[in-house]
Order: sequence, then structure tokens, then C-alpha cells
Amino acid sequence: MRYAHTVEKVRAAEGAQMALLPEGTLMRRASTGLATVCARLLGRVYATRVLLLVGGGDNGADTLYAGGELARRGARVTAVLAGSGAHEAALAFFRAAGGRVADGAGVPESEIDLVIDGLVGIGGRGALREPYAALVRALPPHAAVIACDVPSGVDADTGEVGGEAVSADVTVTFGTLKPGLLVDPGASFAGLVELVDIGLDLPEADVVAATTADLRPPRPTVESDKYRRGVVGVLAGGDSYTGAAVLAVGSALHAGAGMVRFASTEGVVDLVRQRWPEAVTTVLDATGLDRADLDRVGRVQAWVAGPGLGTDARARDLVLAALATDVPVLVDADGLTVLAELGPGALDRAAPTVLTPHAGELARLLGAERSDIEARRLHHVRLAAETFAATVLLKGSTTLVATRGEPVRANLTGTPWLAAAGTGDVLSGLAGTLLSAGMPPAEAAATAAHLHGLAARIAAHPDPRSGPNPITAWDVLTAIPAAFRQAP
Ligand SMILES: NC(=O)C1=CN([C@@H]2O[C@H](COP(=O)(O)OP(=O)(O)OC[C@H]3O[C@@H](n4cnc5c(N)ncnc54)[C@H](O)[C@@H]3O)[C@@H](O)[C@H]2O)[C@@H](O)CC1
Ligand SMILES: Nc1ncnc2c1ncn2[C@@H]1O[C@H](COP(=O)(O)OP(=O)(O)O)[C@@H](O)[C@H]1O
Ligand SMILES: [K+]
Repeated sequence: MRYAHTVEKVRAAEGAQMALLPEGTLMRRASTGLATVCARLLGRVYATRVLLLVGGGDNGADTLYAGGELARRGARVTAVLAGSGAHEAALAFFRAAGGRVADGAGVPESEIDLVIDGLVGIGGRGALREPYAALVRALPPHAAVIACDVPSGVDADTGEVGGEAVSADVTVTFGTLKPGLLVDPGASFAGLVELVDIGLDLPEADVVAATTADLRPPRPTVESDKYRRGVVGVLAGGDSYTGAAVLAVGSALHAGAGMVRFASTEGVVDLVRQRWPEAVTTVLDATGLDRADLDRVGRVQAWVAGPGLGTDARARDLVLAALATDVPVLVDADGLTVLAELGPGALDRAAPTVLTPHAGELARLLGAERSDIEARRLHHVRLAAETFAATVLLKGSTTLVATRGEPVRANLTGTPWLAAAGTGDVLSGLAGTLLSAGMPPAEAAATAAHLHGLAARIAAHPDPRSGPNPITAWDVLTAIPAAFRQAP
């Protein structure tokens, strides 16, 4: 598991440690860790050309110490001092080690093998100001970049990027990850995140990200039968969209449901039955549906309501009927549009509810602008979890899962190839199956996002010796069993 803590918690933990240790100990631990990663990336340190971007705070100081260590090993290290002043002791160490300070305040013209970004770290506030922003713009496009603690321009607490930001290949972060390294847009600037342990004693994390080794997907035991493994009910498809129903049902089946019950209008039921004879189907009336109709479908341990359902009165009745049951309900796609009209009061129920919006759907649910959701994903996913008293899974390049009172879970698997129509329907079927198996809602949602991302990668990269290929939602669905094989 990877853990991320807010700046406030990091500063408190640092303060507690600094009171116990000789001055400068934490900074030397941090900068030695940074230098080690830089040396590893360079391969051979001697005679390499390293450029330091040095801000006026301790982030710049870490960078000067790390640059000094590289200079001692024979690297040609040049520092651009961008702040109004630099950390005196760090600068003295850097010079004594053979480091050179650039004459001007701009990026030198010479060839560079590695840039170390030490403009701002956890002390950064708001968009990068000049001259920092101009330096970032002037960075040579092909040099490798290592960010010290946080890519400058990325808000460490939120991942928000208000202007120019350093795009790093690797971010070497100290003590714990920062939420902004796991949440987009910040996460996409961070590259690979390497953690350097500086011995902090930290409280509960604010954002966590599971590794595949942390996954605990449900597995059948000798006592299992199809009912005990979990029966998932799918309410999907309508006059306009039938594919969503086929994908959601297929995904639920591939994710190991004991049984999938599917209910819809006659035409959609026919299609699903032809494609998935394993599903148990029920034809529902075209109008006037309520809880009693769902009882007729049969007992389930979780409902998935929404993919391709449409947004008319019938769709509304079906969503309300599912919410009137006493089992977990996952609302997705058109179901979310219906829910946006009904308002948070519709989720006043005892059993858990999981909402799986993309940014546009969340914008409708919260009455916000889509661009604002994208810019402030962590804020909005938490706000939605509070407002709707539900587990909210916000889809996107880094998917986030929020539940009131728990750390936000960020998903690091996946690939941009997933941005294809229908992959969301696959995610909802998968998450619904995990819910029906009895997983707690946030864990079910986060595990589903993780497996979904793994399945997409498996489908997009079938051969590690060659490049990726485009994928369809169908490819993701059929790779779900292979994704399960990667979990312990
Ligand atoms: N406190 C400690 O003991 C440790 C701190 N460490 C380092 O210290 C860093 C934090 O240092 P600081 O608290 O000095 O803060 P930073 O060095 O991250 O940033 C503060 C400086 O950046 C400027 N600044 C802030 N926002 C800006 C913006 N938008 N545009 C331009 N300039 C801006 C400020 O005026 C100030 O000069 C960490 O990120 C980490 O690198 C590490 O050495 C580990 C130990
Ligand atoms: N840039 C991206 N990188 C990785 N995953 C992405 C990206 N964009 C979208 N996704 C994922 O692709 C899926 C798309 O789902 P969704 O938007 O609901 O599509 P649809 O409704 O067509 O099925 C989600 O799982 C989402 O997290
Ligand atoms: K930095």
C-alpha cells in the first residue's frame, strides 16, 4: 500500500522528529536519498551534466545538497539560483563539493543529462510565480527530470496545477507520499514516485493507493455455492442502448459472480440471453415499475442500476426501486443522470450506495462545471461522498474512491487506452460483483478499479516485447480473469 499525507501532517511529523535529532539530520537523509535515485537514473555519474533549479526554501536546499553529492562523484553540476536567496549552508556545501553556480538566472544553453527540480516542495502555494515559471518553460524537452519531493507547480495537498508545472520522469518524495502525487492532474506530472524514508512517525493517511499485492478479491471456498458467492442483479439497457447491458452482465460474469440476474425490456433481455446464456433473465414491463417488480426478479446481494438505462420515467422508477431494497446498490451512467434530478434525498437508505461517475456525470450531480471537477478532483470526490452519503468512485486517468471518514483511495493501474466507449459499463459490472460478494463498498469500488485497470493493461500490452495496441471494452471484459490471476 502507498500512503500519502497532507502537508500539515508532514510538517507536524517533521517537527516532532527534528526536536529529537541533531539539526539538519532530516534534510541530509532526504538529500542523500535524492542523490541516490539521481545516480541510479544516470547510471554512470562521472562527467554527466546535471542542472539544478534551486528555489529559496528548503526544497532548494535539499537539491543543493544532492547536487553536491553528485559533484563529489564527478558530475558537472550547475545550479540556477532562482529564489531571492539560497540556503547558506547548503550552498556552501555545494560549492565546496565542486558545484558551479550559473552566471545568469536563466537555463544555460549547454547540453544537460539530468535536471533536478528544487524550485518549491511542500511550501509551494498557488501557481508558480516568475521567475520560476519561466525557468520551467525553458527546460530542454529531452533532458530527464527528477523532482525533489513534489514537482514544482503541483499542489502537494490536492494535485491541483494552477499554471506552469515541472513534468518529471521521477519524483523523489520524503517521509511519505503527498496526495498531489496520486491525484490528477498532479499525478501525471510526477512520473514514477520514489519514496525516501526519513524516519517520520505519521498518523492516518489522507490518500492511499493499493498495489496489486494488497488486493484481496473474493475467492470461493469449499463451502461456497452460487448464492453464497454473491448474486448480482443488473438493471441496464433500454430502447437506445443495448450494448451497455451486454457489457455489464458479461463483466459481472467474468468477475466471478455466483449468479447474474438481469432484468430489462424484452428486446434487451433477448440480446443478453443470446450472448450470455449463464445470466438469469426477467422481462420487465415498460412502465409502472416498483420494488415488487424487483422482488419478482429474485433475491440478489447487490444491484447495478444504470448502464444504458435511458433517463425517462421508466429509468427513474427502476433506479428508485433498486434504492428501495435493503442491499448495496451501485448507480452508474444514466442512473446517475436520473439521480442528479432526484437529488441526494433519494439515497437516504440503510444499505450502502456506490456511485461511479466520470467528471461530466459528477458535474451534473454536484451542479458544478466539468472543468472544475477535473481541476479539483480530490475536493469534488470528497464533496460528493459527503453530499450523497455514498461511496463515490470518480473515473478518469487516476480514479479516486471516497467514502466519508475514510482515506481517499487512488487507483494507479489503467492506461489511457481505457478511454473508450463501454469500458465504464465493464467497471460497473465488475464492482457490482465484488459488492454482491460482501466486500465493503469502498474496498469493492477500489478493487474493481484496480482490476479493471490491470485488465486494460493486459489487453493493451499482450506482448512485453512490442508496443501497446488499441483495446475495446470487450477486450477489457475478457481480460478480467487474467487480472484476477495477478492478485494474490
Ligand atoms: N522541514 C524539514 O525538516 C524537511 C524539509 N524537507 C524539504 O523542505 C521542503 C519544504 O521547504 P520549505 O518549507 O522551505 O518550502 P519550499 O522550499 O517548498 O517552498 C518555499 C519557498 O518557495 C516560495 N514559493 C512558494 N510558493 C511559490 C510559488 N507559487 N511560486 C514561486 N515561489 C513560491 C516561497 O516564497 C519560499 O521561498 C520539502 O518539500 C522538502 O524538500 C526535507 O529536507 C525533509 C526535511
Ligand atoms: N486518460 C485515461 N487514462 C486511464 N483511464 C481512463 C482515462 N480516461 C478514462 N479512463 C477510464 O476509462 C473508463 C471510461 O468509463 P466511462 O467514461 O464511464 O465510459 P463509458 O460510459 O463509455 O463506458 C473509466 O474506467 C475511466 O477511469
Ligand atoms: K520540487
